[in-house]
Amino acid sequence: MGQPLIQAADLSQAFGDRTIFSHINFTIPRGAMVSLVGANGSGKTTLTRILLDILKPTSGQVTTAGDGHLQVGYVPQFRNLDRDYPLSVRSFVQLNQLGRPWPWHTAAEKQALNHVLTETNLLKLAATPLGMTSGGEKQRAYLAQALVNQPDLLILDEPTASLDVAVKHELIGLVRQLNQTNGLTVLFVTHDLPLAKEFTDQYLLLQNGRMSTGSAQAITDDMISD
Ligand SMILES: Nc1ncnc2c1ncn2[C@@H]1O[C@H](COP(=O)(O)OP(=O)(O)OP(=O)(O)O)[C@@H](O)[C@H]1O
Repeated sequence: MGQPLIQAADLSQAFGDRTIFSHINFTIPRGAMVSLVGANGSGKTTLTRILLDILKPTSGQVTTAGDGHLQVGYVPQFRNLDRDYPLSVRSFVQLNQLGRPWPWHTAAEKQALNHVLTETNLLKLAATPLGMTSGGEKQRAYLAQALVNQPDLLILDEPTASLDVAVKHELIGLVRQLNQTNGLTVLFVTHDLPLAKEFTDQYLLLQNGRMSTGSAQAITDDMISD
């Protein structure tokens, strides 16, 4: 595993007089696949918002490698789309790439788009309206959209909630494969401990306002029970 991609030092977050977490420290190494776990309300989304630079922490610092401008990809929780959602899978993925519509893109952009569609097994579905695809295919399209800008960090925000077991495995297995072959750094926010144990290297556990960390295999159910 590589040098730290992200280092959080002495991070605290409060809303009014309510402390969510205080003085937490953690590192996300470059090339690691890390799961962020914790009970409902423990602060996982709050911490994710800080890492996405949407929320300024009450105190403490997040330091990122390089020039500090981290490119982050984000895959949200699965929500179904209407069957008449009009964009094709290709156009949906492209939304995050260009800010201008097909076909006015360069050869390099087209190649990057095709590459990401291939990596996520979506090439055959590229012209299919996204609304007509299955739940697992929709999540792969969100994954492809997050990857098309070649992020330094991919955040998966409970992306498997409400997907069946086989589809969960397929999605996170695919992310794990990209992590191992391309060195993609991943933060997987989840309640699904069996999945986290199977597919990640280490965990970050938020509990009672504190953070602990260890190997993914060492997480136990009672560590995150409410
Ligand atoms: N902007 C805000 N103002 C006030 N309270 C907030 C705000 N954002 C989050 N909270 C509170 O902070 C606590 C942590 O919320 P957060 O959504 O980060 O938890 P979580 O671990 O992601 O929960 P879940 O697993 O249920 O998604 C909750 O009690 C929530 O109500």
